Amino acid sequence: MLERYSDPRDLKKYSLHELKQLAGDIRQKILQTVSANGGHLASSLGAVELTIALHAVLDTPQDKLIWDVGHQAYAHKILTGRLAKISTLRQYNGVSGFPKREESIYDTLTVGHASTSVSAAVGIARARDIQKENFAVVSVVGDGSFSGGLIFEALNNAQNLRKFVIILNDNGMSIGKPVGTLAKMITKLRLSNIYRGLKKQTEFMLGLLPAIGRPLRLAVDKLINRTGGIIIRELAKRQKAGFFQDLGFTYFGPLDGHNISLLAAALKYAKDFDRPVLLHVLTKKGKGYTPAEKEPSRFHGVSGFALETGDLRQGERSYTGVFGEELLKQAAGDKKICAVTAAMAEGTGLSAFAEKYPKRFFDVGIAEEHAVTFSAGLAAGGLKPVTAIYSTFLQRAYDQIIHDAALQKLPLFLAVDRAGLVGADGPTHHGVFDLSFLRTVPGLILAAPKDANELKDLIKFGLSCSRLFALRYPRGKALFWDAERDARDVELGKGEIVYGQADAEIAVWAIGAMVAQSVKAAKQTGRNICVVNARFAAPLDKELLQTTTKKAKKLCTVEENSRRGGFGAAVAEALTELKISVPHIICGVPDNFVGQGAVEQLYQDCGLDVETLAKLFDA
Ligand SMILES: Cc1ncc(C[n+]2csc(CCOP(=O)(O)OP(=O)(O)O)c2C)c(N)n1
Ligand SMILES: CC(=O)[C@@H](O)[C@H](O)COP(=O)(O)O
Ligand SMILES: [Mg+2]
Repeated sequence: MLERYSDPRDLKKYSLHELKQLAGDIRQKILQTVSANGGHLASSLGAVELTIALHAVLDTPQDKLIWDVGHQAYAHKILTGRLAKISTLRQYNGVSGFPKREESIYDTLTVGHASTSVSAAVGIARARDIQKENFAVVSVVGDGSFSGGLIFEALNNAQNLRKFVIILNDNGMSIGKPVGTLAKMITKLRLSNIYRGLKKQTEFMLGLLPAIGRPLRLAVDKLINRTGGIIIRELAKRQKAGFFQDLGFTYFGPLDGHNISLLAAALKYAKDFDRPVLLHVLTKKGKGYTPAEKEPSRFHGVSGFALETGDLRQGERSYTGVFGEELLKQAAGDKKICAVTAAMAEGTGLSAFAEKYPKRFFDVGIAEEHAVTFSAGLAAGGLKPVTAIYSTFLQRAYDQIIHDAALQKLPLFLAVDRAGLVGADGPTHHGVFDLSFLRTVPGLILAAPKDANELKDLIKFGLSCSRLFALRYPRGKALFWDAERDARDVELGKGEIVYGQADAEIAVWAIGAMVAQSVKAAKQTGRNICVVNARFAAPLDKELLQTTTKKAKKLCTVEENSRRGGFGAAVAEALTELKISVPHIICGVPDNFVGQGAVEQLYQDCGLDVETLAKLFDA
């Protein structure tokens, strides 16, 4: 079916039987691609039938389809012109792992972060109405992403919208188990009486459909004409989905999210409804691939796997792993230490902590703003919260850091994981702004370790610190990790010379993973260079800056962060303040969004690879 498929208009001509065959082909293609390239497997496998039904009923791209997060959209990519290039998924210059506006007219928005789709959809629908256009707007949000506060702000502003559908794609999972009372409410809806009768209703609706072999559109039209939407309306009427109804939504569901004809019938009806509709569909994460169905969390995002056995490609020892172990160790000696995550327990290395100290562990769901303010509350209440959030997701909690933690002078420990270039996830996920946005927060101490041993030292430092402390560390392989070595003391704001002498002719100030990179580059030049591990971006070691620039003819700063406003900018400000006049080159991520691909390749694009750094130091 995939071989003869061309674009979404074809779907309207296919029979149900053909659509089911197509679903099978798409699953195989997804499995083939992700087993080789890595990617978000389980969510995409679960959304295949839903995607087919959406494109079969909607007139995309005129009708607007918006995916939340976008990690479930591989079938959408395959169906909308990217089949031929799907083998390049997540690779350098290849097909993006998320919907991306530049990539296709079918990708309404570029996404990667959770809970944005409904706000955007409300905006698009209001713009449509003002301009008297008539297309439908449909967003697809997972049950895990529904916990994000932005969703509620959007629901609160969707009143009276017509041709406006939110599909709640409920697979009973976030990356791990969804948490909180909202997840409970969704579970309750899922298990309601209606669900028990779901099978019967499905059978009844299908009984009304003509025999296999007829085009789906005819089948759906006939179904709707015959019943006048009665069944679906009945479903809506009988459902006690008070929460959504009170917000002005008509609730349909829950429907079997793997039943193409049922989904198509419901969508056909919902997309032209004169009020906002919430269509609740039930899907299975990992559908169609047994290892992923059994362990959806492990198959959420993978680096590649053996198709036959489901054996996952193993990662190397990571900073995240070292962080998780060291925190566990420190927590054994201090009962006040607790850990907070926003739906990323595994990703931030906190799973072992959660198991060992369940009462001191808090997963707040996808709710980064809440995670920070809640942690500030824990700190105000006398505990020592360590709040681990990916750099890119911490961006949305900026005001909480300023207003709810810094201004209160609360001792909060922010563990900023995935700081730097993350690789295949690309521009939505690179953590290349945190040095810029954190270093300007008054009173905040900002540090980055040069290797895994120093990560341990800085964790110890952070836990004994009575101020707001942010520790950034990258994704991927941890440098110089010595399991036996205990964490050592670190002095606040002190850097160190790691290569050469203070009176060298070229001074290189680096931070985090760029320290090792700079040492390699310095060695390559054979010049008289001094490399400093700054360790702290705030406060900076100004004394060491004075010493190392006394004789220097040139200063280079190196950071895995935007060149704008980051570590290099902090050094430039210090030079001005100290009245030091030295030519200064800021090496960092250029002022644009960096693409996807292997980190080494991206380093080259940013001029942060050893060869380019060596040339810059030498020039
Ligand atoms: C703001 C933000 N926080 C965290 C994440 C990481 N993340 C990506 S998908 C996901 C789970 C989403 O669950 P759900 O929406 O139910 O989709 P499913 O994975 O179940 O298909 C999480 C936590 C993110 N992308 N954005
Ligand atoms: C879609 C999403 O936001 C996460 O699944 C993210 O891709 C995880 O990244 P890591 O692989 O770095 O944990
Ligand atoms: Mg889910």
